[in-house]
Amino acid sequence: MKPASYPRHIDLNPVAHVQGTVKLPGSKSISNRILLLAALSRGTTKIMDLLASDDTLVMLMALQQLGVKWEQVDGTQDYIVHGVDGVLPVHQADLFMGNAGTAIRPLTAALAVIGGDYTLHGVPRMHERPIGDLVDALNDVGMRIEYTGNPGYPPLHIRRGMLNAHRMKVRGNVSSQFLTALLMAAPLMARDEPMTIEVIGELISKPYIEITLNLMRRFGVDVQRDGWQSFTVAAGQHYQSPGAIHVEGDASSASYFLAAGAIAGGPIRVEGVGRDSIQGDVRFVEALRQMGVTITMGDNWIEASSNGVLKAIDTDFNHIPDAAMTIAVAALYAEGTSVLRNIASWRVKETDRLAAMATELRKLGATVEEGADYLSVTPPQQLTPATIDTYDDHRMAMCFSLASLDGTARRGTQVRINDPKCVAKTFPDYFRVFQHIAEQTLI
Ligand SMILES: O=C(O)C1=C[C@@H](OP(=O)(O)O)[C@@H](O)[C@H](O)C1
Ligand SMILES: C=C(OP(=O)(O)O)C(=O)O
Repeated sequence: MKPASYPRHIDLNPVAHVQGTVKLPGSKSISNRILLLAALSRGTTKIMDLLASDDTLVMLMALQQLGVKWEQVDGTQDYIVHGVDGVLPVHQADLFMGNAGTAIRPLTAALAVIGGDYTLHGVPRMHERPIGDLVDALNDVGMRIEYTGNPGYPPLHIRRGMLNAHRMKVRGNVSSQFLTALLMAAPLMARDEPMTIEVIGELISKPYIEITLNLMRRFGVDVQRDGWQSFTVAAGQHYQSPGAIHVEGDASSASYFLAAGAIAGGPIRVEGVGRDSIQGDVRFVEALRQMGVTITMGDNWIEASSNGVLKAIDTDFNHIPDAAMTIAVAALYAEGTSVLRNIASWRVKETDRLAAMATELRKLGATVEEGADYLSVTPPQQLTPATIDTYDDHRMAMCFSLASLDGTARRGTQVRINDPKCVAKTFPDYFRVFQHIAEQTLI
């Protein structure tokens, strides 16, 4: 999904004011869940407004290799997926997962349970992102997954196992995607007896589990839960196509534009997420409100405008780790020191985001303290022009574009964003849209 036109770097000049309306691309988390659920279902599903991105492309291509039939409707982002009712036509495949956590984790669980001869691998960074807790949970109940590289990390080789228990345990403190993966595969393990998944220790990124449960319900599977401790899928439930299903706009992608409105005047309106959203990242607006930003919301839109100087905040961001990166850059425009807490999961994402964020914020003149699981950001009097490295991390590229905006407390600066094509992971068109709000035209 890398637009051919992406240069080696993008230079952003200081921008005095932003204003406008942005129609958001589809949610990555919802797109990849729906693709897998539609594939595993009975019946045909029409998916509307699927995200076009690297992460969704790897899921689409993997499903195709596995024999799941799908079609794109007339060059739109609508897709028709022909469900296989839990029985994959292809038993042997070598699947490229890029750097998509939302593809490799759920597919690992589903393929292990269905059984076959499958290998899953990705970009070099994918092979540094942990998957051991998920593999342990599955192998403990009779699945057969082996590491072909370093233990605990992809690549993986999946064979045919034999389910030998109806209670499984998974650790939740490294990634919530392991629990999501097991939940989505659970109906395939609960053909004759219920399957219970117990969470060991702390569970991070909890709102993503709500997305999983919500979408499973829309595909006809109910999960009984005991808080965040255990989840049970009753026996005999099958995924059933809902017919048609719409993908909401991406709430994490919304954060860049809302922060732009918060920093540089606004109003900026994003369309595609609002009060009705099932994505936890809409709670990003709570952090903006704490910073003194004016937020208004409808069922399907959110608007942000600046209300003067931003206030520094000291907040736990465990529930919104992705959108929290946007706050780290918005903190450059606050009065005083902001602290982002409980974000240790940043270390195992597209890059070590705690280290990368600290390094790049310092280039702009900020004083940054990088803790094991927190970041504190004290802005300089004036931002220093900087060349920002992006570490093949889409969110580094997107959130540092904000440093070009003029805020109330301090002016924006000249920013060079290196390797901007990494935004293709979730938002190939990001810089074009950003340019439009800077020029205050409607998208
Ligand atoms: O389930 C999901 O869709 C996601 C869960 C989060 O990961 P962790 O649970 O690893 O924090 C998030 O960072 C990621 O972008 C998407
Ligand atoms: C952590 C992210 O992605 P992934 O789904 O690959 O975990 C992200 O998009 O910020």
